[in-house]
Amino acid sequence: EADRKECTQVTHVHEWDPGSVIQAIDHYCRNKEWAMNVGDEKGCILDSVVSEVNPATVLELGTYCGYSTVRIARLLPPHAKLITLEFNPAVAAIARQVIAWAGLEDKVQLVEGASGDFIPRIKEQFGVKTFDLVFLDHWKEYYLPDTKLMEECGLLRKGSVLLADNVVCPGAPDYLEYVRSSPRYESRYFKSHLEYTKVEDGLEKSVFLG
Ligand SMILES: Cc1cc(C(=O)N2CCN(C)CC2)sc1-c1cc(O)c2nc[nH]c(=O)c2c1
Ligand SMILES: [Mg+2]
Repeated sequence: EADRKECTQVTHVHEWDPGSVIQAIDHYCRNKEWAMNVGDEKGCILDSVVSEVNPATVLELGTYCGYSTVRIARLLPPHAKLITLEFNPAVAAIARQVIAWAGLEDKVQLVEGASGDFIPRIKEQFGVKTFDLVFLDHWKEYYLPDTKLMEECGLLRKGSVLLADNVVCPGAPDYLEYVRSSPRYESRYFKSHLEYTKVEDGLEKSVFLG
């Protein structure tokens, strides 16, 4: 509960103010129309993991409207880079505006495409060796195949952190089974609720052991 309190700010939407962008989206989705942003409650957990990892390189799978992109990018150190991948061009266009309004374009590279096609190209196309943090929030069916693909492409190093949204609702049972049983991961579940609801959901944090 304490986390939630310290995480909530009361501001209006100002340009260059990521906090007000986050606040505005949460207010709208809680009071007007539900949408599948990670939300304020799970967002606080995301914030604490980002702050703990203090990543120089971040991969986000599933941008949607850019809510979690802004949450992550606002906490990154000066020269850190966040690459975010979105399959749906319509929402990608919205995310670009949200990211720009928050004044975070310099830290964010939004790419449109399918994760299966994109992941094998990251090294040569973006000059990234490995990711310090990966936020999986695209589609539950792809969590496991994309994780195996990132391993195969050498995008994870000893200590890389995977953080997966929706492991309970909608649920990613095959992914959970894999990261919780594999000797190559140290996995932990952060119990929370589906964004803007009382339904249980949570984030799974899995550290790659190399
Ligand atoms: C679309 C959807 C519907 C859900 C649900 O149970 N609902 C009942 C309760 N009512 C209120 C909302 C709707 S949960 C969910 C969802 C939530 C995420 O965070 C997602 N993240 C990434 N990619 C997804 O496809 C994704 C889907
Ligand atoms: Mg989600």
